[in-house]
Amino acid sequence: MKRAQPSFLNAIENSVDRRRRPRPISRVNLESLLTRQSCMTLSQDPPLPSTGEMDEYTEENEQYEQDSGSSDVKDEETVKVCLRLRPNKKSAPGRMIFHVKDNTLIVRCQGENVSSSTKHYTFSNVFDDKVSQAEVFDSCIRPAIRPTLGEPGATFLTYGTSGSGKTYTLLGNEEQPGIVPRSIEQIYEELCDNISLEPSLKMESMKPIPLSDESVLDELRKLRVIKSRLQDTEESQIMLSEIIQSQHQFQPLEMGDKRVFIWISFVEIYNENVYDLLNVDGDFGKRKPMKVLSNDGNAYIKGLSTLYAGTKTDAYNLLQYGLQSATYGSTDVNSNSSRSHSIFTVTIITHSVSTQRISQSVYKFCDLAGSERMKKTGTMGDRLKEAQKINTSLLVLGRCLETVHKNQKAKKIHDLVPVRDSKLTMIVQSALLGKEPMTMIVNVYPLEEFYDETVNVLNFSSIAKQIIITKERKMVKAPHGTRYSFFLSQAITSPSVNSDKNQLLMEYESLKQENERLVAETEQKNAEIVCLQRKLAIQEFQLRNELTDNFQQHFVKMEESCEMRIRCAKEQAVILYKHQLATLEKMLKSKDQLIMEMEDEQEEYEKKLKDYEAELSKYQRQQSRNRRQSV
Ligand SMILES: Nc1ncnc2c1ncn2[C@@H]1O[C@H](COP(=O)(O)OP(=O)(O)OP(=O)(O)O)[C@@H](O)[C@H]1O
Repeated sequence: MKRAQPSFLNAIENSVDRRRRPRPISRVNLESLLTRQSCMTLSQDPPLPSTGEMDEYTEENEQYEQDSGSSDVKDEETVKVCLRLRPNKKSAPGRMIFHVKDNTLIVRCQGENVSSSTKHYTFSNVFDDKVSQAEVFDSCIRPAIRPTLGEPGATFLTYGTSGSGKTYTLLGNEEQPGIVPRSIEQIYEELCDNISLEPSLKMESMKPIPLSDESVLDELRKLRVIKSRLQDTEESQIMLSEIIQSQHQFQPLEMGDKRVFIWISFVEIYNENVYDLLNVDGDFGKRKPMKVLSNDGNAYIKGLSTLYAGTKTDAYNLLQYGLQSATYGSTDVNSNSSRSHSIFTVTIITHSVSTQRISQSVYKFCDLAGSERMKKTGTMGDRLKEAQKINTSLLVLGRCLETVHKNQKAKKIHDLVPVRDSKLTMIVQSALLGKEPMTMIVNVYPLEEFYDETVNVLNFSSIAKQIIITKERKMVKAPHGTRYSFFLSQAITSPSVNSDKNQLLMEYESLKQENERLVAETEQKNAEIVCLQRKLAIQEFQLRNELTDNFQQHFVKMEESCEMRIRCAKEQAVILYKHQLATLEKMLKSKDQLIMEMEDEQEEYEKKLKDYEAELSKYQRQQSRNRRQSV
């Protein structure tokens, strides 16, 4: 029979069907698995009570077969998978009982009408609900942050259902800071005096670039903008620092002449779109999806804002600004933290002044979206799309881990790890391809109502836990130049594994059916879309015709109205001219009259003048006659 690949999305409760219930088997703990270069999840059934009722769990009931193993893989880096239980305030135990013993989580469950079963999940570390944030950091994160050793960096992921404590583990709160603020403290306290305050060296598209004076000023300007957009956070940052430093002893490292440059970026992946959370120059709160590119197995995001954090305060400010942008963005695209993945990246560039050697270590902190199944998140519209995208990226992450595990079992590069199938796996590909260590903290909220999800999460993490990534020196070069890890482990085949596989086969079938249903639904929706598109095209054509008619009618009316207005204006002008002409004619007539009257008067005066002249000459003649007579 063809064996199914393990699936983590659709677990079926194994107590439902006796045939699928795991068979009793001796348990192997994590240490032994690691030393035998393999690891597995074991299922175990306790002897069934004849009544079908479940016994109370007691440690004495358990029979462990400790495997001594050899220590021939001590120098190997592994994918670390740690489990953390969230405190459960609800006292009723329900049908699930969780018990932690060393590095194993023992889950005992009972159904109403079925017999009980017990499963054992081994991890690198198992933290019960009483573990402190400091303990989680010290055992899972602190040893992996070693920038001075020229290591490539590390990827840290928190995985689990919504509300299981992923963000709490990663960020924590003001009294209980999480692994990100603790890592910031560690980095800045250990590298302290060697950190350059001037952002003069940057990585761009995976290459070191010395920055010009203008670029340095621009980087400092961006930090000032970010600071101005944050509320006064200095006091709370100081308190956070004090809390962390009271719980850990960080010593400055001997760095010689090395100068250190620390750059930070922060992205969110929502609906398979990558958004920049530190974009200072764009509109605050408005986001554009970005492209993820790959260069020799290392991913980089085109145009991503990577800002300089020369001090601890800058790093805290950038973290806070990114979280603030995510909150603004969430109202913009209707996302929230549970439905998106976020990745906070700290890049440490080390420049040795004497040797001129430059190395970089990249630390990625990933808060993954809640791993709920679609049935629970609802299957309508945006929510369906969202759930599909979240599940796609987590499914691809699971597939990548499965492929790595398969290659590991086959002791050769059998299949390519499908890191390019989702944005999340593209971004964390260097960890998935074995170039750097990966630590996954699996968060579980041990509540009755999350039973199915919790089983899925545990199945998923069991796949991750079966992987051992060898150190760089054991890498082999693939023909096309991409580097892959050569995995040396060999899985232990046991009846319980077969039993698990049968169960997983059923889960796979059920997932397949769900997939088929969704494909059919998608096809139907596509047909509806085509039909709607046709209707839309017809409506558009009718609308265009109506619009053309309307425009024509409008133009005709406008022409008529213009003509009318011109006619009126003409008539008014004619009337005006007529009136003016008549007035002028009248004035002309009266002038003619006046001239005639004046001519008459002139004639009269001329006549009178002639008369006077005649009289004058008569008078003059009389006078001369008189003068002669007197003489
Ligand atoms: N170990 C813990 N100790 C105390 N409180 C915890 C612990 N883990 C989680 N919580 C609390 O549980 C609540 C939910 O946790 P958190 O927001 O971290 O869940 P989450 O998995 O990130 O959820 P989501 O996927 O919705 O973002 C928070 O109020 C947090 O303080």
